[in-house]
Amino acid sequence: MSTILENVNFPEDIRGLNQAQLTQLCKEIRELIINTVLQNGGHLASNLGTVELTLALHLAFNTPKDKILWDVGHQTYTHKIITGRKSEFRQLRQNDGLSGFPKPSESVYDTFGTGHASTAISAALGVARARDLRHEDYQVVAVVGDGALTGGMCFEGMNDAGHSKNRIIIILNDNKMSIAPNVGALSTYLTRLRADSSYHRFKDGLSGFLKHVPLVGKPLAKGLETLKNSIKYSVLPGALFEEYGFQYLGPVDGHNIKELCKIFKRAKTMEDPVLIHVITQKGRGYENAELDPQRYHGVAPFFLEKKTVDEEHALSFSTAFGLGVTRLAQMDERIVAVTAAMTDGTGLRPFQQTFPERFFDVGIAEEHAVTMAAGMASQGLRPFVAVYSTFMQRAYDQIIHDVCLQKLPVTFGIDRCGPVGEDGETHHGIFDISYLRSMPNLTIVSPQSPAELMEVLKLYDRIQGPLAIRYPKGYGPAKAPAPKIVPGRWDVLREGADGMILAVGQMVPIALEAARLLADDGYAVGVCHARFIKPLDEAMLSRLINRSGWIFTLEDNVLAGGFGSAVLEYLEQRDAKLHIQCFGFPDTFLPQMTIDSLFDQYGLTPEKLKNTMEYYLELEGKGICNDAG
Ligand SMILES: Cc1ncc(C[n+]2csc(CCOP(=O)(O)OP(=O)(O)O)c2C)c(N)n1
Ligand SMILES: CC(=O)[C@@H](O)[C@H](O)COP(=O)(O)O
Ligand SMILES: [Mg+2]
Repeated sequence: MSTILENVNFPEDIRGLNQAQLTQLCKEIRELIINTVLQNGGHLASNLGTVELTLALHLAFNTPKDKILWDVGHQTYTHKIITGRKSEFRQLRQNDGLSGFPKPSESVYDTFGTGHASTAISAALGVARARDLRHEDYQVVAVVGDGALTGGMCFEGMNDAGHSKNRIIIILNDNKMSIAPNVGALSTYLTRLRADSSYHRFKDGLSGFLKHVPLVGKPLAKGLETLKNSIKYSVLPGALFEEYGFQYLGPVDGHNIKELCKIFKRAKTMEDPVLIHVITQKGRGYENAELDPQRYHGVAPFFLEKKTVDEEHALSFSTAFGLGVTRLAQMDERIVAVTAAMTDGTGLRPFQQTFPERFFDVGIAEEHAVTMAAGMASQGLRPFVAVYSTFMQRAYDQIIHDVCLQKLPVTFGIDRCGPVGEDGETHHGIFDISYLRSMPNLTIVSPQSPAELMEVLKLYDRIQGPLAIRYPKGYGPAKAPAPKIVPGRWDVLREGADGMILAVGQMVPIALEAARLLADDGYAVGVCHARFIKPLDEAMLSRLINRSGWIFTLEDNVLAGGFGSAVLEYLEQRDAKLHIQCFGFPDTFLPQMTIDSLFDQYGLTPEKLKNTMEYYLELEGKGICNDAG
């Protein structure tokens, strides 16, 4: 049976469809999204909520000449399907397949690359300014979720745009949800705007009607505008945005294509920046996701969900972090926990349930999270701030200026370190060692298992000053012998006369396996768990300098500025003549693929490491590297 979607490949294919056909098309698009995401994993609920909105955007605007910029970009599946990528959609988030986020290299319809939140308004203003400087004529539209709008950059962008009056249109996609229910004063404000919609419709209707009454109509409509200004603080919906210099339109039902097109066409005629408040339902059209949009925000491929968990992989690092901090908080009432809209992802839900008054979800505001925690620490509290490695990039200055410089006792849970898989290049946490290592006063620890993470957390009260604990996306044994952790000291886990692998965090088990394989081939290579990335265990390093054999460093970070660099800097200062080789990720953005495939592709599996290390060990055997590595 032929379907509507079969004949839709580009926006022009939907422009001639009638209402019934559009409704049917939405249904078919939802089926394709659901089937693909359950198979491949992805952001289900957000995409199901934006099907009609996306069609209306491509109906009302002349894309790709008119430019749409998506905030976060995790809600762009319909956009991809109707902009020439339908046949590749089944490879969504797969190795070499479509990205789950907008990518200009993928399509001219993707104006701007994203993955992190709250960038669309600033980027849209940049695009609009480029247009205006070149005297070109097209529309620029930023689509921003209510969650993303909690990020400070949005207000920096609105502040600039509302003042300069460059023509941009912001679509506020309000579904009351970030990943979890949205939080904060802004969210409360949006709820009030939704409730006030009847007043707004009345005002719009009356104004429109009066304009058509001969002679008296226009002056009266103008009078209504003046009245609007005088009463706006008490009743006018959208006053906040209007004060920022935007015309506020809406709220409008984001699942009614006809209404959406009407309001978009009206916005196109306006000279000022416009914000259109669109109400959508996250998870729309898939009952499970409608009932529990939080669970269906991002889903794993269904076959992974069904996989039974064995003892070896029973606990995720994030869960261990959350449980560990909750346990510590039971004994120390100074402990508070902070998240930037990632309560579940960072494992902090048990903390929030146990200590609601000591738990702070600040919205998608990593910079604020860090400085706010610094303020708490300055008054004697002991904040634990859990943020993904990739999102913490935003708070670089706040960690330096507000925490490290003042040596405040803030503990950072840097989650999702190393490759994260199918979210791809915007999300891999491969830069944190490099950006954290340069900060004075900061101690950086990388536990090798969830069980060890729980132990490492206790350092919060033993180390003077800030502490960053970095750990990966993944699982490990729930129970393991608790290692004795001495601040600043590394552990030799295996001895070996031919060389020593200095490994950090999740690379330790990989190093142990590589060493075992090397032993099978007759090489005795040891493994040292370099638990403290900063400060380095200099006592251990000076012992190693005095032995023969290779030093291999192994990390889940880029090599540039990483752990291996730190070891090289140390050795260089001591003029040590050693054979040293560093293993980690090269100077590139890693593509999207499973974590295992990424380790494999970059030669970081036990088997591949064994082969490369063997090559170096053989060089030494042949006397090729007598003086230096
Ligand atoms: C800087 C940053 N912090 C956190 C995230 C993780 N994150 C991705 S989507 C999302 C919620 C976004 O909510 P909203 O913008 O309302 O979109 P919705 O999913 O509701 O459509 C969060 C917190 C991110 N992508 N970027
Ligand atoms: C779009 C986004 O940034 C988040 O939804 C992210 O995909 C979450 O990652 P995890 O699934 O690892 O929590
Ligand atoms: Mg939302």
